[in-house]
Amino acid sequence: MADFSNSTKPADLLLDSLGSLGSPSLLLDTYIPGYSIISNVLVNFLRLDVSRVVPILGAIFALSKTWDYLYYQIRYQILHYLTCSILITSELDAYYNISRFLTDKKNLGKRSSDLVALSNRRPDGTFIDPELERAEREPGGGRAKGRHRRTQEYEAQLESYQYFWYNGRLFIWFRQRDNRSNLDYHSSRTVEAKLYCFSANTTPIKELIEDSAAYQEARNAGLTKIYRPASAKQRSYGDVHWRSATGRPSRPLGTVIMSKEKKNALVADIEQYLLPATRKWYSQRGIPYRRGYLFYGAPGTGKTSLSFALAGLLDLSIYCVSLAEKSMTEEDLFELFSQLPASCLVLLEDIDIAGLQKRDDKVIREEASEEGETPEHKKAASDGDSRVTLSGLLNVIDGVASHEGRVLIMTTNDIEGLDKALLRPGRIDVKTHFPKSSKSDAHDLFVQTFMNYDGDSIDEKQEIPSSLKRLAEQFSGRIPDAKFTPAEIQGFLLAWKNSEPDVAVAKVEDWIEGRASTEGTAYSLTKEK
Ligand SMILES: Nc1ncnc2c1ncn2[C@@H]1O[C@H](COP(=O)(O)OP(=O)(O)OP(=O)(O)O)[C@@H](O)[C@H]1O
Repeated sequence: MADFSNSTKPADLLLDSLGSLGSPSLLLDTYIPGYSIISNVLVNFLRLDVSRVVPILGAIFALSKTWDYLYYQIRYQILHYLTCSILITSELDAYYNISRFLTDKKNLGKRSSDLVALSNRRPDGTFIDPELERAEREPGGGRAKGRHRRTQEYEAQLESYQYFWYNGRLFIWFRQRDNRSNLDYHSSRTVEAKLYCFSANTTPIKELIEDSAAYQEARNAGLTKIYRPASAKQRSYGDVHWRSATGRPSRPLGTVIMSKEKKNALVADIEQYLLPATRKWYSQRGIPYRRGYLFYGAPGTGKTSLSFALAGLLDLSIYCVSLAEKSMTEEDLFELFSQLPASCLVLLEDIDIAGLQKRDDKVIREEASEEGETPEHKKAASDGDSRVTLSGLLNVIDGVASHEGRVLIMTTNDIEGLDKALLRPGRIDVKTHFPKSSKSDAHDLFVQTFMNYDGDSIDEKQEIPSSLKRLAEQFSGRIPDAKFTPAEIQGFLLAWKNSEPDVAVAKVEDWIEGRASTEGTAYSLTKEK
């Protein structure tokens, strides 16, 4: 029988060879003060010879480093020589299209073992609710009553390689922090992604990009895509761009209550302007191809609502920017306008707040000349609301940054305060007044609130039951003409939307009385003492 008791084990051999290089404990004592004392204590009390363990740990460490290096090198060489790639930064729609496509079609967000929970807030602060969005998309979609839990969405963490097959080819999706940007690590705008494909050219990647765009387009059917400027913080870092929020269900034009002639004339004018023949007509005559609309009226009369409805009707994305936002500078505005796509609807809100009101012009001019400033800068500063001057805004509207082919809608609550330079044709071609509600508007708002429409959206052709018609007449008969805005009347009606319509009719007089004492406040369900 063979005796193995004296045979040399591989570990002993390794230790012997390492030992021959010099005493490990002497060496380690240099780097770890007190090493020999600890080692002696462990040997005496636990019978554990540290000098044998340390070299093994060292060898494991060296092996893992070598493996890491080889793995990195092999991956680099494979990616370099066997794949083609396209770099896509998160400022581009393509980035969102692909992310969505891969999450939905390839389940990438679920497959990875290192996930990050996605924020369910849109850039505009509203919540993304995938379940609600799905319900809104499905005909007759709705959800069960009661408390509803939002579905949490996930995606793979940055700097992980995600592999998937598409059209018979192997692809890799890799995202990392965009090193050009100084923004927060988790900011969704700081990412650059690389899409690799094992192929001889980039055609399969371009096909995937196009397929994901088509997929997104189909998902967005019936939705209006809304863009808003990047946050003040991002802009202060020089990262000035439009942020896209997920599309919102397009607002049917019929839901905006206003004079039908006015609404139809506006729609016809914009549709005419967007015709290819009109573009040609402008270009033949050397006239800049653009058209500006001014919506003016009290707050809550439907200026923003109509702009969104028009964007939905004309299938245009809407780019919203408000001059009331104090951090918005002229440079930001100029940069944002220069990034507008060829065809879109731009909603420039609250232009009266932009330091453009002429009411104190004389005083401002005098003060400015005393202090050696330009009147416009002095004026913007004096209003304390905006850093955009009149000349800055005019430059944006018709200067280098103006984009031909877009529909520009400006809104204001104070047309009297606007400078004539801004109101001239070429800058503002069509002015539309949004008055407070007439009796007829109040009637329509009442019907809209209490009518049970068949299908998903309001159908103006649907017959109104005679009982509802009668109640709407009683209601509108009690509403004084041009006293309340549609938003105010809607606010009152919403409080009673789950009751019978006659309750709203019964309560309206109290409400009107109450309005006299609580001007400008929200409607209260209970009588305030
Ligand atoms: N003409 C209208 N028809 C239907 N709803 C309206 C109308 N006007 C206002 N509303 C309702 O009132 C709310 C506020 O409307 P909206 O934001 O369009 O007003 P606005 O004129 O743009 O106000 P602001 O000047 O403050 O921006 C919305 O919920 C909208 O549905």
